[in-house]
Amino acid sequence: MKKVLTIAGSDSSGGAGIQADLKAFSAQGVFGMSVITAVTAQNTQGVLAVQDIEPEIIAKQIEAIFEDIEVDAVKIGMVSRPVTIHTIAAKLRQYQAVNVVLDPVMVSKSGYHLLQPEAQAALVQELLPLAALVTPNIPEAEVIAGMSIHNLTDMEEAARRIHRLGAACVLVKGGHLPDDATDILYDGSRFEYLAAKRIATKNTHGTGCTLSSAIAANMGKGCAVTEAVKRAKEYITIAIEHSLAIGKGVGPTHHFYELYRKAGLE
Ligand SMILES: Nc1ncnc2c1ncn2[C@@H]1O[C@H](COP(=O)(O)OP(=O)(O)OP(=O)(O)O)[C@@H](O)[C@H]1O
Ligand SMILES: Cc1ncc(CO)c(N)n1
Repeated sequence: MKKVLTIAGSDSSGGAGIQADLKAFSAQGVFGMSVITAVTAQNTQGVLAVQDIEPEIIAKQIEAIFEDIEVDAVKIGMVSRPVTIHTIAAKLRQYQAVNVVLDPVMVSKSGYHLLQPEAQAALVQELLPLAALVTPNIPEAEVIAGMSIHNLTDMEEAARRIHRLGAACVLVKGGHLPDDATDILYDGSRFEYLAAKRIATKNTHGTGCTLSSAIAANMGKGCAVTEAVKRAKEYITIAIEHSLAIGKGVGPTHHFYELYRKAGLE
């Protein structure tokens, strides 16, 4: 069985972060492992509080895994602050981690800063160059590329700029635009459009976490980036179609192995 690691924050409500990542890994049939960077007190309505984990413990979690187990892919999510980023980057370089998928989580759907604004530069300088793929949503792509994005042409330009900053491949996600949910993948030479009809639901908590984890799982299973992204896009679309009206706010996506199997994506 392939072994895939998530380095991310805990979401107490189970819809995003580490919890979503591990559920997506299981649905993809890979063995999930986790390094927790921060504990959030969070539900479908918002983030109440965050406790960052000390860098020594983050480093030890990474060491514990890599000294013992072969890691087939790594997904990085919430990284909170500069010291967390330095620690993760140093350890991933030390262990020469492969198939690194970076979800540059910045602000939660409810508006909470999961990445301190002063950590944006460190994320770009230290984590982007380690990434086989980076998966910004529109607001994240705007920050990293330093431009505003209103349409698909802007998304392509942002992807070009983010590639120039050091990420091998870039997936700019269109979930935040009003039209169809079209994501654009750029590998430094060509663009691939991944289109899906927009599903009319408010329950999209953790969509970005789920997508990046599904991509990492498929890369861990040996898929090239384009194939991994295509499979993960089908998975997230099914997971949103079957999303759950749990809680009073933005409910989570549904990770159900049966759905995945029925769709022939096993
Ligand atoms: N209503 C929707 N219908 C279909 N697909 C959607 C919808 N909303 C988002 N998506 C898709 O879900 C994936 C995640 O995109 P999105 O832009 O929502 O990520 P995100 O903002 O990083 O998510 P989050 O911060 O909640 O984890 C993308 O493939 C996007 O196209
Ligand atoms: C812990 C955590 N990571 C990522 C996100 C982004 O969806 C979130 N809401 N919470």
